[in-house]
Amino acid sequence: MHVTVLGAGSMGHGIAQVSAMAGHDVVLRDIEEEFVEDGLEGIRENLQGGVDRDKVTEAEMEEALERIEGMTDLADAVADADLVVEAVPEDMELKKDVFADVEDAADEETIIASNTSSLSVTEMASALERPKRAVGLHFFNPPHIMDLVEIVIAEQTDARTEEAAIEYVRGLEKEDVVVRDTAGFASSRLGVATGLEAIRMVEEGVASPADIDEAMKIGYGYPMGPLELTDLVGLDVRLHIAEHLREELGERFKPPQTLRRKVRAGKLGKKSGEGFYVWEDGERVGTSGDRGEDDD
Ligand SMILES: NC(=O)c1ccc[n+]([C@@H]2O[C@H](COP(=O)([O-])OP(=O)(O)OC[C@H]3O[C@@H](n4cnc5c(N)ncnc54)[C@H](O)[C@@H]3O)[C@@H](O)[C@H]2O)c1
Repeated sequence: MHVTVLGAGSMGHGIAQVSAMAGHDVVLRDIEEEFVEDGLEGIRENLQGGVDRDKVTEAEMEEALERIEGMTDLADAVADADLVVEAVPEDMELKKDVFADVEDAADEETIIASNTSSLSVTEMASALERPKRAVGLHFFNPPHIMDLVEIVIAEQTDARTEEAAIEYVRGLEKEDVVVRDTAGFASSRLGVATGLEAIRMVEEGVASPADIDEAMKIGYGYPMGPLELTDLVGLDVRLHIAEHLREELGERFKPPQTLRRKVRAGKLGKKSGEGFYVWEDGERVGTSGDRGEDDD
């Protein structure tokens, strides 16, 4: 199959990599040559890491790299595509423009997928003349490590598109869950709900962040506690998603004041060095010293 990935950033280059490793011919497209090169370099590094850990052979790495072509021209990039996966920034107007531009340049049978983590695929599909070929393919970060892909079925998605999406995901040796196009799909909705409640518990002084996280890891078998995960995802990203879920699903997703306050203070989690924990050189070295406040 010919797979075209639009956007060579954090997610796009990973989706291109797993597609090439599954034997597809891949085009990776970004708006500037420099971004395409960075994406291709990211793939090389990931695969070399796999070779170093004996997960990937040298031959598999070389073959996968040969199957990936980078480019900046959209029409060329999608001309032969059976499947296009967009991984451009999380902005509805941009994604609708990208969907419409792909439709203008691609075959009428080409499936057009979005890797959005929170936006409505139904709304994106409304930008198409033939919206039945639209679907969400929500990969997790980083795509070459994370096994789950949520297949998001828009109002307009037809059975052929759904089946093709399932076949593609299984061909990548990933696990698929099929979800209706609703805010937060399955994963973000529950993950954010747990994260917000954990923040409220810190505010109420129920326990320290470390103890709340340990309780969920040891008591409930979570691989990572909800507060540590919030630090990894980024407090700004979590706040943005919570605001979207509050708008769509109601007050139960109201962001706690502590989350807003930390974001205003630039305490964004691991990437800024402090969130609910303190981070140094990518390692957790302590707990953030500031106190929670009551919700407004
Ligand atoms: N980062 C994550 O953890 C994560 C996880 C799951 C899903 N997502 C979703 O994946 C999508 C991409 O996120 P990301 O973190 O990879 O973003 P990113 O900012 O790392 O990469 C986006 C890339 O898209 C490029 N781009 C912008 N306009 C473009 C266009 N018209 N055509 C082609 N490329 C274009 C940018 O130059 C950039 O390289 C978003 O919808 C996001 O919500 C992100």
